[in-house]
Amino acid sequence: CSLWGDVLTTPDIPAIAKYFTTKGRYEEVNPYLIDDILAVNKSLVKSPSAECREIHLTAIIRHGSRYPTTKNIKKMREFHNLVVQKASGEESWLREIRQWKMWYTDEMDGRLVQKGVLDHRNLAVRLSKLFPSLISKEKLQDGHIKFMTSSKHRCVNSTLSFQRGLAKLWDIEDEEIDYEVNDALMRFFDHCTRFVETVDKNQSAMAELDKFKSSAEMRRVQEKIADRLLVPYSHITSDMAEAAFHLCAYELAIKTINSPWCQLFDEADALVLEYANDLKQFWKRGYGHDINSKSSCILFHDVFSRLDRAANEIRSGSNVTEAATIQVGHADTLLPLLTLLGFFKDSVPLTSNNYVTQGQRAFRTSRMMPYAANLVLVLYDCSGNLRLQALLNERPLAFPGLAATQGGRGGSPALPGCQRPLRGTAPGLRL
Ligand SMILES: O=P(O)(O)O[C@H]1[C@H](OP(=O)(O)O)[C@@H](OP(=O)(O)O)[C@H](O)[C@@H](O)[C@H]1OP(=O)(O)O
Repeated sequence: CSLWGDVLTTPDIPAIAKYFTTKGRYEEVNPYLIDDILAVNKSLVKSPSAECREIHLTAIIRHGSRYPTTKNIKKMREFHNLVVQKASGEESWLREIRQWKMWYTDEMDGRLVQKGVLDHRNLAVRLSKLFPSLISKEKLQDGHIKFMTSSKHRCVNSTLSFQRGLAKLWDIEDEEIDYEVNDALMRFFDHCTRFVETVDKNQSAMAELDKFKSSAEMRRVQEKIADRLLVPYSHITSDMAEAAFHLCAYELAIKTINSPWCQLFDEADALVLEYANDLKQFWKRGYGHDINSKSSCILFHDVFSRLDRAANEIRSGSNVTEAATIQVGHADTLLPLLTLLGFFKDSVPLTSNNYVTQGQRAFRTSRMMPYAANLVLVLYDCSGNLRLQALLNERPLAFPGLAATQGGRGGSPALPGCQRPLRGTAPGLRL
């Protein structure tokens, strides 16, 4: 059982679950959590050296598991109707699909589900175990842990769940814990005119994804699904193939069910659909267009100015005002920031015609960006020298881009692509 009394069973998980990209569970990225949702691997998260002590932590966290957006619910409903009305065949999984009831409604529209509440409650407990001097009852009650969130329901409720996880862990009852709603930072992509005009609202910016949706690889997936359902090839578009994939992914993420929808895919099909979503994320949130990462400069400056402030407080011999900052956003918040910092960059961009050679790509959202994905930046004071460590989903991450620009020896982070110089970034900060 988890702290909350939920009986955690080891579910029968579809083999293709590791290809669910941004619709994937956190447990698929860290499978040891399936047996113990509160397990942490402290050996992975050790301080740079013995004389170092952690002085500040910023965690930028994607919301927990959620319902499909209305856009996708409509497509899932269309596909379900197609199968019920047109599919023939007597396989047991097909009979189960025919008996399956469409329970998703438009009003769900991406809202947080109960599993998403647990994602954040349990993540809060694990981070407090990993960083007990920063995420502690005293720091929380002294107001030294700050919370910030996107205004979206899934993010506000994830923030409340994270806070509830700490309150329950420390038997803190009936205490309101504050949080700040700040879309300028957590939804910066809505506020960057150049991104909105040149990418978000410009279909040609997604040309590579559109071309892949008409590729031989995608066509083969569509034909195989049609063959399994015994329906005409013309009925299974790339959108319908994606909707089927979503039905399988959401039944696992929300209900921990290996649903009959998953029988429509083999591993080869899942790899193609995974690549299609990675193309979406690469060109809309990643390295595809410079403005994608540059739009996150406002968040980069917010994070590093806080590290700056903590460093100066330590240097002046005073206590650090903010021990920890918990910022809850979207995949669309984290992916541009990870790109800005140079993480998961491949030597060759992802395009519609190099699926075959991108099989070992670094930019793979199934491993980077599940529900509750989290980038944690920890600042250490090592006898007067400052060290910064990064973790993604509770695993260490080496700074590629920034350290490289400092001759690989660390130092104040160069501004990876942001215009406004950072005021005196923590001199001597080693990455
Ligand atoms: O395909 P959907 O509608 O689910 O896309 C969502 C985004 O979900 P994701 O692509 O990341 O799985 C959603 O990101 P999230 O982190 O909030 O889940 C985003 O907020 C929403 O606007 C949709 O993105 P899109 O780019 O507008 O399709």
